[in-house]
Amino acid sequence: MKNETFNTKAPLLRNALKESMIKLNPAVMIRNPVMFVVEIGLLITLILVIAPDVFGGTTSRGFNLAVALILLSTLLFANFSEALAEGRGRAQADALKKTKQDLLARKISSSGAIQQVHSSELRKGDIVIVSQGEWIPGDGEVIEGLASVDESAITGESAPVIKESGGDFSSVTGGTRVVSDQIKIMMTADPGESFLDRMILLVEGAKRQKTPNEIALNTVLTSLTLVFLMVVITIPWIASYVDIRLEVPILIALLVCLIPTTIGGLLSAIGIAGMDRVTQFNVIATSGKAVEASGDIQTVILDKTGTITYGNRMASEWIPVGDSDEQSLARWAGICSFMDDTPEGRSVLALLDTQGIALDMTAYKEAEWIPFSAETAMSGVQLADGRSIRKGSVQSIKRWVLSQGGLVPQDLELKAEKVARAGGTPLAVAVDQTIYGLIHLKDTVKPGMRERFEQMRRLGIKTIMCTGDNPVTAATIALEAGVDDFIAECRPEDKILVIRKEQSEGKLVAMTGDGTNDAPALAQADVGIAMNSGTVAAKEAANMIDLDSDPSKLIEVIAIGKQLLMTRGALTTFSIANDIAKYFAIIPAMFMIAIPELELLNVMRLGSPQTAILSALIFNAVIIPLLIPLATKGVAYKPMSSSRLLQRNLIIYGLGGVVVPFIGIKLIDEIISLWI
Ligand SMILES: Nc1ncnc2c1ncn2[C@@H]1O[C@H](COP(=O)(O)OP(=O)(O)OP(=O)(O)O)[C@@H](O)[C@H]1O
Ligand SMILES: [K+]
Ligand SMILES: [Mg+2]
Repeated sequence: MKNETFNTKAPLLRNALKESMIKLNPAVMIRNPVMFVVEIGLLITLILVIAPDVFGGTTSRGFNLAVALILLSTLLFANFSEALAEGRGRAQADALKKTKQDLLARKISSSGAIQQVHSSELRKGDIVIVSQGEWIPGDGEVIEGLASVDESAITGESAPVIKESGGDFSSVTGGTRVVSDQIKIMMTADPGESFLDRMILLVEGAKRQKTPNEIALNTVLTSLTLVFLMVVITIPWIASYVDIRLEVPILIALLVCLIPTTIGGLLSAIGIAGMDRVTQFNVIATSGKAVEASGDIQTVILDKTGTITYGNRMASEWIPVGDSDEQSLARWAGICSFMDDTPEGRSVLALLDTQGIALDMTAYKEAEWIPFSAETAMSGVQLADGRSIRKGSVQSIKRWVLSQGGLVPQDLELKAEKVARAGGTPLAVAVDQTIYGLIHLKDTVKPGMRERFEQMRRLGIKTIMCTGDNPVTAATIALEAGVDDFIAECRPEDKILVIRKEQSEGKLVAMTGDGTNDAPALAQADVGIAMNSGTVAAKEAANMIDLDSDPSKLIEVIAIGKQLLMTRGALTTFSIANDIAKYFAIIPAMFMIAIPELELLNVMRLGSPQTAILSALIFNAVIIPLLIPLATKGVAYKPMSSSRLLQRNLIIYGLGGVVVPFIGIKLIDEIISLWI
């Protein structure tokens, strides 16, 4: 979605202006109680423009009109900030829609005949065939073949990616294009429910809901507003005891200046912009809640294969054990991998191929194939003659052989450890009671991982690698990648337990993964990021999808989340600190109008009581558009501990919030005093 057309600003601004007017509708406004109070103030002031003395007041029609116009601007500015943020999301959605057209697909009917249909007619479970140059008609899973696919329409990444049946790289997305070879795909989504459809809905903000944090802050702001409302209502009542008459438009001005209009006006823009920043980073978040949660993450769980390492584990060497030799080990490894659709299984056949070893499989037609399961950490075959062949993790093969009364060769452990110490995965191969040896599966740690985990450590985040692999391989890779902790021989349900344990200590947990066996854990985590290259199940379970399939991007997502929370906090602090200055401008002015002798109250040396009130009100309005860039881009963010960040922000935005309005109000007062 790195699409340059988003930069066409003029229509975006024009639309936002129009939206700002539409959002004045009180039925819409009431969802933002702070601004709704401003709107009621506007209505009362408008009445006072028409009939200045309905409440027996003495302020001039011109002054009332000025107050009304400033209040209207305040509302429009607040609406504008929200409309602008929403507009950006919509522009992205439009760009996505362009990639979504009705396509022609070749559907394979139950009889095996190929039939041309529109992509909109395809249903979940339908099977299509897609060849070189053709578009993939919808979301699905490759069930046969291997092809390179251009996903640039979705990811913006121009290099094609390999998609193949079995394993963790089998899911394909509608609207992407096959650039070589041919694949058979089973559809996994009905029309209108595809990944792209959901993405469009999300970025359009059609489904945007307030996050729990936003709701909580909104409650605080509403309560503050009610408190100030009470205060302002009781002031004239108290004043009347000392025979001071306070004017209604001035009380309204005071109220609007005191209630948190700055944060009230910018709150939803901050949230929308946060999600937007994640999207521009090529990560799709299914909820604003997930983005916020990422800002508070304390533990990150990663799987090893495909996340920390490249995940293209390749058989690279035969290591016979006991009395067996390389020749027979290679043969049994090949036989039991013949129907193994995983990348590991295929790499075994590929190694045989490069070594020129041909297998005659005709003898094994009647065999019963046992596919790999993460649960057993084995795969294999049951031959018709009764023999049973397995390959799998050394632990599981040892257990399997022992359970049949077999023996474990003495040199197995040592040889397996040697492979593991090099960071490889040893797969043991056994036939009935005999272990023949090991297959050395090689994998490489992705570059830059160490620096990434170091950055996370500085943020106070703990990284844990959970892998199905053996403890020695796990330790080697953990050390090389620089994670804080690792858990080996992890079954899918163990990953969930790890997450639950961290959560029970009150921590928010993020997890990245790509495999079907990661799906339950992705769902359990507070932030689950699935790799776009991963399986459909993983993507369904996660609440974020990384289109670039780069797990190290988690750190940027965390940064965006932190920035979102900080921006909201900073602007809330600023908004409330502002009140002090406005209070000093308005309260003295209010009493000076009633008792002109109180001139000494004019601490800010403002032109006149009227200009003082108008200046404070104007400042209160213009600060909203002035802060839109900060609200949408987020406050400057440097990785440091949360407490130091909080301290820093209190100084900048708390102190700034007190000082800036004094200067601003004084300046505005100087300017308008020239006219009045
Ligand atoms: N095709 C296969 N046939 C037999 N055994 C396999 C096969 N693929 C992997 N294994 C073994 O099963 C173990 C567990 O696999 P699993 O996919 O659960 O975890 P993993 O891929 O090693 O780690 P991660 O959780 O980091 O992805 C592997 O470490 C390996 O020893
Ligand atoms: K205010
Ligand atoms: Mg795996």
